[in-house]
Amino acid sequence: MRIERPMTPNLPEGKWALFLDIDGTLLEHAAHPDSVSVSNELRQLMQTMERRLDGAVAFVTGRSVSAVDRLFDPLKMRVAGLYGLEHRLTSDGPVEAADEPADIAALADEVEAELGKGVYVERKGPVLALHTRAAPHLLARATVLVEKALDRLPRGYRVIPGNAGVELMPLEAAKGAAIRRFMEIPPFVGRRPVFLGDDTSDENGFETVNGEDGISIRIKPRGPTAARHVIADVTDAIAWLQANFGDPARQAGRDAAE
Ligand SMILES: O=P(O)(O)OC[C@H]1O[C@H](O[C@H]2O[C@H](CO)[C@@H](O)[C@H](O)[C@H]2O)[C@H](O)[C@@H](O)[C@@H]1O
Repeated sequence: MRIERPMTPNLPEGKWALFLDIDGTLLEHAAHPDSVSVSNELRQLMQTMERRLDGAVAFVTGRSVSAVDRLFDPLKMRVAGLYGLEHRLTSDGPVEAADEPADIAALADEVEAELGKGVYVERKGPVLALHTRAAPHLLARATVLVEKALDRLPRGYRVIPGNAGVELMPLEAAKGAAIRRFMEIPPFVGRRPVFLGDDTSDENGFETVNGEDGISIRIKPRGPTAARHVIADVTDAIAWLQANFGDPARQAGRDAAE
């Protein structure tokens, strides 16, 4: 389906707050969640953007904060992890985390036994991700299994399609709420939010940002989206960030070389 969206604009100078999804936005998807790696160039860009935006930069991701720290090591950023069930509101502050309901661990064991080794069951405390990239034919079965489990979980849960998989998460896990949480506190408060994401779970973040008169950008959209702008792929997303929030001297060098 062809999607008509305006080209993502270059942003005027102003007080922006930047929220970034990770997988599929800053990093190309890989065969396994642990096979991705972060380049020094991306680490450097994150540091530059944090400096230029006076700290108003946060990851808003389905990964846990500890997984994000491992990826970006030694960098520590502000993060909403597990779709906002975890927060680190300052780069060197504590991580506020949600509890894991006991049933989720039992469910993970059952699903793993039922689906076999082709499906990677990522246990993220209160969130369960079933990765079917290596066995796409098992996606429908995996989805049915977690949907059937909804009734027996102790509090409200829902199922959201992932990229080559499916995730089961508490109702309160939502990227929009995670963004609002940051927007209430310095250095984010009073700024205009920009959010880049690529997935179904990012749609809720786009809606929140649209409501705040912000800039919502979906990377590589594959269907309808609430995002008001689109970017073709990860390479273009990084280039756009570089052009708008990166080191102006490096950008001038790039422009001269083209
Ligand atoms: O919110 P995000 O930062 O986009 O994180 C979403 C999920 O990303 C990871 O899974 C996805 O990326 C993997 C690496 O490319 C890929 O192998 C997998 O198929 C994708 O679904 C991560 O493992 C999940 O925990 C995140 O929720």
